[in-house]
Amino acid sequence: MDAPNQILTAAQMRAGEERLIADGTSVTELMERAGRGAADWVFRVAAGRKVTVLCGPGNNGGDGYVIARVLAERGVPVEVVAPRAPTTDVAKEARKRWGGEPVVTARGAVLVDCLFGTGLSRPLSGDLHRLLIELSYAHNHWIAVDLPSGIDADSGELLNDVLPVYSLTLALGAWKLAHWMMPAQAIMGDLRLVDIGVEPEEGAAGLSERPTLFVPERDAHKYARGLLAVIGGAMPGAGVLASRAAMHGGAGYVKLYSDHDGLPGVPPDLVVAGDPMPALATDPRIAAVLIGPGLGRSEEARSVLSWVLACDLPTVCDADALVLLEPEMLEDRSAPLVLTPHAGELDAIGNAFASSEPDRLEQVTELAEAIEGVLVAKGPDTIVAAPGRPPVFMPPAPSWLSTAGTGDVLAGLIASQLAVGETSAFQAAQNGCWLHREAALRAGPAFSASGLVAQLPAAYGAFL
Ligand SMILES: NC(=O)C1=CN([C@@H]2O[C@H](COP(=O)(O)OP(=O)(O)OC[C@H]3O[C@@H](n4cnc5c(N)ncnc54)[C@H](O)[C@@H]3O)[C@@H](O)[C@H]2O)[C@@H](O)CC1
Ligand SMILES: Nc1ncnc2c1ncn2[C@@H]1O[C@H](COP(=O)(O)OP(=O)(O)O)[C@@H](O)[C@H]1O
Ligand SMILES: [K+]
Repeated sequence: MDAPNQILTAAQMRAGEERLIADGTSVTELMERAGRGAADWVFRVAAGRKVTVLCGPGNNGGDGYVIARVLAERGVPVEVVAPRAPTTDVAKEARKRWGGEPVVTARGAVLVDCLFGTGLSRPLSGDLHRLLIELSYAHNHWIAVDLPSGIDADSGELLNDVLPVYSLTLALGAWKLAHWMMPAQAIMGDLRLVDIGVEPEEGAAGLSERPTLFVPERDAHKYARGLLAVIGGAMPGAGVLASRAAMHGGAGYVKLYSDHDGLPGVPPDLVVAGDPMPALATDPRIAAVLIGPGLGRSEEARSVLSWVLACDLPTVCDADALVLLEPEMLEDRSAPLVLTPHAGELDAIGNAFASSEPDRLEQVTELAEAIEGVLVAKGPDTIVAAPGRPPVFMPPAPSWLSTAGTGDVLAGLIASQLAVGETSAFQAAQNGCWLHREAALRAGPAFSASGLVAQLPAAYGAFL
């Protein structure tokens, strides 16, 4: 993972900093780099208006004194509120170099929160919490340095119930997990990274990189681009929706297997066939299978799932298939597998595979190992995990996606990318998520799942 894309735990961040220090960079120099880098952003946001820097007792507060000094040198009116004296040597030194006198409270245009960063280990005490909220009301722009104060850097939990919502968060040296994990992600505002020279950390999680998608070869034909089999079920609409999405997700041919009379909303260019069993068992042109959307949870659905998985084709399991899944069904498989659970379905998989890990990222990583496949843990902070490699976070997508049927669209897209067969299943899953997000960005507010599908060709175009 490139350094600018890596996402670190607080401990990994400390290790990265310690390596820089061992290689001869002083802590003071690191704080100077962090403070100066952050001050550049604050300077631009302030545009000459009054800035208040709230400094805490640790090194996050130390960064704040550097920011205050640099802004003052550049002619910006700046005041410092410091409810606790600095406790670390570097922060004491930074305060000395700033050389000013803190005030008890302040008003202004821009509040710079340097109360706590990665060192916060418990909720803000009553006085500090009140001060932070009071200062947030007394300013119109809110910048968090490294992290908003009051959140846990590793879990993204809010340690205090009410916290300000920031307009900008400046991550120092590297992203921390909380920058990309809910609920903290929702209060970050825009995110910018300040480089202080931290190197890539072995095994660190990362941000998914924007992909370039496949264009059919000059001599391509529909089978060469990948034939995707979508297995229908008791609720046929979901399979149709997933198929319609898959038709715009890269695959050359999408076939929906359903014996339902009068399928709703089938476009003329979607091929519908009856029993999938003969084809899956014998047709070598089938490049991938999608099962789950609208499958139902009956005994019959369970045996169809079991049979489809036993065919050992590259497979995406979504929705009902995730609830019906049992470890034995995966035992003899070697073909790529992608599971796309939302939070409730992730719990069901956790139960089936006896994983009680409470931390979401740990659980997703553990389950990817257990299923020996790719896990796409969907939601406002989607994580994609695969065995033997660090997980990646997808960039936040519009919350308008929280509407029925968008999960079917995502499953169709991932399955389509899997059928194309140009990348690993891990990358196919990320490609599907990128397409899904891009279509949502283009669909505007209050779209339906069909509205999302309508944006897919243009969304695909954004990755060529
Ligand atoms: N260590 C380094 O080399 C660098 C650190 N930097 C900054 O340093 C920050 C981390 O600094 P620290 O480890 O000093 O931690 P913080 O400044 O985040 O917290 C300071 C200390 O406060 C105490 N504390 C924790 N929770 C508290 C609470 N609720 N109420 C009162 N006190 C509490 C803890 O002892 C903690 O270590 C980073 O987020 C970043 O801003 C940057 O300057 C870059 C270089
Ligand atoms: N608040 C949100 N912000 C961003 N994306 C969301 C949000 N809520 C849901 N999504 C996305 O929308 C999709 C919903 O999928 P799912 O819950 O399976 O819905 P359905 O079963 O109705 O199709 C997932 O891709 C999920 O990541
Ligand atoms: K902070």
